[in-house]
Amino acid sequence: MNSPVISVRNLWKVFGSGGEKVPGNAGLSGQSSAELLESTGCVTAVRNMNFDVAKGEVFVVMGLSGSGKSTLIRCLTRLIEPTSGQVLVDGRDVLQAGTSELRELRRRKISMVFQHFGLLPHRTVLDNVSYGLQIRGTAKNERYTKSQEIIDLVGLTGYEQHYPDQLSGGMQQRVGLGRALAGDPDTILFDEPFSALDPLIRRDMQAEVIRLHKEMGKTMVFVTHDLSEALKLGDRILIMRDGEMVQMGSGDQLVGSPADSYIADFVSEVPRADVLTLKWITKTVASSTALDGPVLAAGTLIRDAIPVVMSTISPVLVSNGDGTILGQIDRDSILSVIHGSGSHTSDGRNSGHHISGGPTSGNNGAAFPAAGGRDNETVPNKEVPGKEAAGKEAASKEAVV
Ligand SMILES: Nc1ncnc2c1ncn2[C@@H]1O[C@H](COP(=O)(O)OP(=O)(O)OP(=O)(O)O)[C@@H](O)[C@H]1O
Repeated sequence: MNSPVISVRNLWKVFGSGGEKVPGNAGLSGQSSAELLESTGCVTAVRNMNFDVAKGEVFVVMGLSGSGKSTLIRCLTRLIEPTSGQVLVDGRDVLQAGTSELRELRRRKISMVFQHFGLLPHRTVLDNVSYGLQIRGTAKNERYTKSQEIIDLVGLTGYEQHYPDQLSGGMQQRVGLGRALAGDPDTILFDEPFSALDPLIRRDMQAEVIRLHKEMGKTMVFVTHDLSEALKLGDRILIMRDGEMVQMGSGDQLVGSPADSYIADFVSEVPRADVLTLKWITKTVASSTALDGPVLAAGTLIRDAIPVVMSTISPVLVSNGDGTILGQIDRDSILSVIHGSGSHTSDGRNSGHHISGGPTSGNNGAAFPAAGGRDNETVPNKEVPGKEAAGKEAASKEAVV
């Protein structure tokens, strides 16, 4: 992994009176969230979270409503004050930062795009985009020149003098994106930015984020409850449940090797041939296999290999980047993915979702011991109830930075 720009260590957010006593008290922190709610009235929104976000990565946090995603992402810049732990940004602990350091962090290093856009209604598109530069003290000419570039970049050329209520939802979110980009931050946090948009606009905006990421290479932390959005955007995905990390890994790791039945159910609708690559189904080359047949790269999506495999009766060889033959696949290996046969989650349930012999199981002569060197961390699950808990504190979710 590239050097981390954000490192989260032992992070807790416990809402409610006396919540600060929970992390450091073994008797309390050992309780499940349900028990804690019952015994103290506190809501454990983020529980002992640990992860790194690499420079240039798109890191997705996903989970069902109430799992703690928004709280977690807001703790990163202390829009919500964490209860305990560390959030290191470029090695500096945000929890130790004073007011001015925090202000600088939010203005220059980390911007946020909100679900409800967070635009200033009485300002034009140009003034909304340039707002961050204005409060930073950038001269008018310079901030308008810079903002115009950003407006062009996010596809709003010609709308500079429009007001937010004259724009569609998708366009308003482009303004939100423009505003986040204008200050040229290292990292952008997205809190369910597209969930209020209709599906077609949403797809456009996802493509826009992918394009901007390619062009600008910003680090992005993206919250969503939509698995297909997570798979589309995320280099890695952290799945939360009831404040805890259940699994963290690349999309293919979650789909090919779900940590438990919860994740398996989560990913059960994903067309696996669209997500998994050949490395998940590669087997050792049989002595009877002809070595002059077709060869496909291990990183090929199974979906894309189907026409080649179906066009020949002999096995197809699989090679790595330098041309070394790693193994073979055949029609049966493809069919096993499509039909979801032979499979166990790591909690032992036969789910039909784990690819037998895939990178983490290595139990059927598969040629790959590990998937692409990426993290795939899991933590044990606990049964805890949902979010029908204590009323929310007054913390505004749309705090304007
Ligand atoms: N200010 C607050 N005071 C008390 N409890 C809160 C507060 N904010 C959030 N919670 C609780 O913390 C838990 C996590 O909420 P959070 O909003 O972070 O979840 P989420 O995964 O972002 O959900 P959604 O997708 O619905 O926004 C929930 O049980 C929620 O009720």
